Amino acid sequence: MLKISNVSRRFGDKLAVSDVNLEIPQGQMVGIIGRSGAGKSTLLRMINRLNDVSAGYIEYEGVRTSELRGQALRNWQRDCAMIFQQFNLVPRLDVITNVMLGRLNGRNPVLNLLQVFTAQEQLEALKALERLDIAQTATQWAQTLSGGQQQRVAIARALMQNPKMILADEPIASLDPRNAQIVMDSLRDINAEGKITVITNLHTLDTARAYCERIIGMAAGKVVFDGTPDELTTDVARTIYGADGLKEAFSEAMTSTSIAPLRPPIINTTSANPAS
Ligand SMILES: Nc1ncnc2c1ncn2[C@@H]1O[C@H](COP(=O)(O)OP(=O)(O)OP(=O)(O)O)[C@@H](O)[C@H]1O
Repeated sequence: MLKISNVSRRFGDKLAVSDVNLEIPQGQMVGIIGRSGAGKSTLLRMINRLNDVSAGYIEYEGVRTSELRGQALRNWQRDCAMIFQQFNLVPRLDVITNVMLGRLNGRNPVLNLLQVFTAQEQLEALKALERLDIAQTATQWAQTLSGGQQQRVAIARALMQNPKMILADEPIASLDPRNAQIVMDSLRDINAEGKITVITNLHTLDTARAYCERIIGMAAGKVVFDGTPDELTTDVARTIYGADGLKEAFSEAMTSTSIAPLRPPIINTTSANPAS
């Protein structure tokens, strides 16, 4: 269980996250939605400790992660792997080494410096790539891959951390609809197979509805909705996005991320084929 208690984060005068309270049981697939600037990224970054809380605390399995220091903090950051909109791979390293970098924390620093990985680590990295269906790219430089492939490499790297949780900050915002589907399908499968909690920020409501069992809506730093996709009515969406933001939240034309799962099969023939 991840518990977020009265958490706020201030940047100067700006209250980015305001008094948020949430309890997220292990294994949930949660989508956080809201307009740009609503505080979604800051909330995720506080869970992973890329940002510290200004007030309140965050707890995982009874441990106050918002107060961890040193190795305990690094262990926590390994437990909650983060993936980003821009993938954050090392462009001129091959894919398999990028994936193995997920294992750096907790290894001998000298081996890390020399970038020496064991045969076991190489095998695990290959398996992670296979799981994401991109093992064939293992020896290519990361920068030669498409955006969708790079995000799958980033997910494989996250899996190398053996995480208890994956925090995904707008993971599909830079992808075309077909690759967005593949990435969201991968996150959903990882969540279902491994009982790994997935918390993902998403710009559009449709994607959150299609993939997440629980949706949290944020506006101006506050949680203004917390419920199931069915409970997310147009009125609620208006509260989250504001009347003038509704079009952005729903419109497929305005964003490439308004998608549905590849499985069960969808009728639209232009988006039914998996990406290569
Ligand atoms: N490091 C920072 N320094 C100053 N202000 C910040 C910082 N990080 C975030 N903010 C501000 O906090 C508010 C919330 O930002 P945040 O990135 O969490 O929102 P978001 O909902 O994730 O938006 P987006 O979808 O655009 O990423 C914004 O007003 C932003 O400008």
